[in-house]
Amino acid sequence: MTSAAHHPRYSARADALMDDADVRPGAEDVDGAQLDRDDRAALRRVAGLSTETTDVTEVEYRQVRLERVILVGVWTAGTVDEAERSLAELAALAETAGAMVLDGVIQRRDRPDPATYLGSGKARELRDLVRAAGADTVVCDGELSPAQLVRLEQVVDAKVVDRTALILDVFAQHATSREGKAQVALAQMQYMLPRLRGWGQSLSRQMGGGGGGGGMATRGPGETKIETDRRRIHEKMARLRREIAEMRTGRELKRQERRRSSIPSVAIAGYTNAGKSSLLNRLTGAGVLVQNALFATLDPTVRRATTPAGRAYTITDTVGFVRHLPHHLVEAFRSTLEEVAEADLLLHVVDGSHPAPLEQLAAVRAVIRDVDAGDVPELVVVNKADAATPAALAALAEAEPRHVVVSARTGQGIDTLREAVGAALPHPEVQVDVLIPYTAGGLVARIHADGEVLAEEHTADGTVLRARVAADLAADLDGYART
Ligand SMILES: Nc1nc2c(ncn2[C@@H]2O[C@H](COP(=O)(O)OP(=O)(O)OP(=O)(O)O)[C@@H](O)[C@H]2O)c(=O)[nH]1
Ligand SMILES: [Mg+2]
Repeated sequence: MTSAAHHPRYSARADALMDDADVRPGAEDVDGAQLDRDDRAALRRVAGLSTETTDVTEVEYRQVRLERVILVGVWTAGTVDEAERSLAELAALAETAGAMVLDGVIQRRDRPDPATYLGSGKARELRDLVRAAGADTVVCDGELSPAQLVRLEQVVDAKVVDRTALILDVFAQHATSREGKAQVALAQMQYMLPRLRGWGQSLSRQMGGGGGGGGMATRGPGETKIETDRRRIHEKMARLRREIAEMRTGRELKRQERRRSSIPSVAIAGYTNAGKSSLLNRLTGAGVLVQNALFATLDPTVRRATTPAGRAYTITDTVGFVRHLPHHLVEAFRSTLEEVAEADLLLHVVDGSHPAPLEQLAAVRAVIRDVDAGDVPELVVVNKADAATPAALAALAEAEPRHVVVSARTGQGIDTLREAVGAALPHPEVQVDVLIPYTAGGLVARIHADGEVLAEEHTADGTVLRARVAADLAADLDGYART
């Protein structure tokens, strides 16, 4: 059933995410991003569930504070290239979480072993590898059942975390807003609940016979303690859900305000590290943190921008997506992702220099459908054109006929993108033909900002305008109609 394990190697200062530009200090500094990043690095140590943590959550939580790690994947389908890319992405995630990746192994298998994820022989090989490398944590490229985690930990005699826990950890480190933090904390608790050490009969029975090892898994607190912890976590989750619901109402109000003023909205979505924030900065000059790291952005940033014709719209940067985004996270971030569902236009940014951009497009679309944003018109923005090969760009052009090629770094294609956004925004519903006296110049400015000017002429009596505007502005213009 099993064949030889593949050992793609990752250097200690893993290069999964590095490109030369980012090695230069300050190369990616945009509008004070550096400061932002320093701030965040400083925050990192205290982030997490530090407020009111119970002992158990604390113990669980420290497990994903990764240090020297070895990555393991079970490769069930697809090509070896895909399997290795998946592990390379896991390496990038681990580094983003602050870990040092020592090695990575893949096992070919029909499906993960129900007991130990890897086959038992390979699991023992993994233990030797862990010892030889001096690793303290193993990261599995999948979501493991609570029992699998415990069993594999016993065999390899090191901490074992799965991809889901790792992504949750990265999110926890990156969330800065109150809402983002609450969303991540909720997802973490949901994940942790069935994984509290020593929980339930089945696990204690499993661990009872073994005796040896003496790892963390066997040091589970007593049943009563676990029960108390569980109840406390449930209470905390209920409180978080209430808080998130309240914050959502606040955002809903703001959104309604924007809708009333009928300013069209554009949402930027895309795979993590595709260059979404860089693009937002290019389009608006907003100083959003840009970083060669996964999930640099977790909180939606709303900015104002204008089309080349002068029409105003709002543009929102969103959390990046990744393959197999933990379901708990999608749920927790649903309210954030609703920004995408409510948008008039979706700019789907994809990294043209990535080895598998089509896979990324598909992964993002899966999440977009999951949050009911599948109906929003989509414009594919192929970014990093400066770093992409002509062949890769040609392949993307063929797969995605409706696309714009840009480089947020060099500015290439940005004007074309601005035009394309202008053309793709919904047209306001009412066409007006008005003569506005110069004394009411404010109305002219409003038509320019909120509507679409089709023709404009300055006459002795005032400004003659033919334009498309939203209903509320049309009502204000009632008295100026030309007959
Ligand atoms: N070569 C090149 N690199 C780019 C370009 N745009 C962005 N990058 C780099 O790609 C990395 C990620 O950029 P971000 O804008 O933070 O990406 P993001 O999609 O917002 O990422 P998350 O918020 O982490 O999901 C950074 O190192 C950028 O400097 C580009 O056009 N060309
Ligand atoms: Mg970002």
